[in-house]
Amino acid sequence: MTIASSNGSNYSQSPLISDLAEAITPRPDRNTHNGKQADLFSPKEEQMEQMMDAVRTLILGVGEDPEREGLLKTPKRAAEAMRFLTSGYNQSLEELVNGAIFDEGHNEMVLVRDINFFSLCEHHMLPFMGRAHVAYIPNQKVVGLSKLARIVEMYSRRLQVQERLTRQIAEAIQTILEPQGVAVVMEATHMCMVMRGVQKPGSWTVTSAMVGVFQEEHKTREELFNLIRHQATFI
Ligand SMILES: Nc1nc2c(ncn2[C@@H]2O[C@H](COP(=O)(O)OP(=O)(O)OP(=O)(O)O)[C@@H](O)[C@H]2O)c(=O)[nH]1
Ligand SMILES: [Zn+2]
Repeated sequence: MTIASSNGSNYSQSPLISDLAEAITPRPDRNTHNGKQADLFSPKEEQMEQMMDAVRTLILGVGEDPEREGLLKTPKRAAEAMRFLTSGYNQSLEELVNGAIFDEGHNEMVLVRDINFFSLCEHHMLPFMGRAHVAYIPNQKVVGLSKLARIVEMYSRRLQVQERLTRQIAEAIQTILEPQGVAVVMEATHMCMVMRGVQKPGSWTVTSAMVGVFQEEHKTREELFNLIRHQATFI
């Protein structure tokens, strides 16, 4: 058995096959290389201008003056921030895994616990954030541990609902490893339920996606939940 915990933060359903073609295929409109813009007049640049115009409209909409000194650079900053927060659309599973799959003959549970994530809810475009616990039982093959956290990151950096995010992570691991089982549990707090709307700070939403033995065997699920609850005392 392997357990990894990605950090010490305090942020206190079914066979899955969909969206995989999209995940595996890099976006054709990608035009950056090593993080640098390849073409100043590319469609990406036009999109950036449009996003900045949209932010100016929002500023006007809240009754502010986009020409006020403190707000002059805000459209650019906000557009860049939104680009970063949705950068998961520009990644592919294949690139992300980068061949880091190893034939170890290991068949015991692997769990990476407490992976922090930040996402945007697709209904309000407000953040939801928390931690993800990702487990699988290999079928000989294992994947580099960091890749599990990278998969969480890729799907989080999109407009999401928590249930779909949870499922997509499980599907991705199922696709790359074909393991005996995959389990993803996510705990998150949604700013659309905290800062506005029903205004319930302290509320946490827990979602899970179980595949293979995790779905079929109660004992395996129990073992997983014990490991997630267990606070490591050796670090
Ligand atoms: N299932 C699910 N619902 C979410 C998620 N993020 C936000 N929501 C919900 O999406 C719903 C949108 O409901 P609407 O009635 O269309 O929008 P609203 O008037 O802003 O709703 P309130 O948030 O209740 O004020 C709300 O109930 C949100 O809590 C998510 O990840 N999963
Ligand atoms: Zn929301």
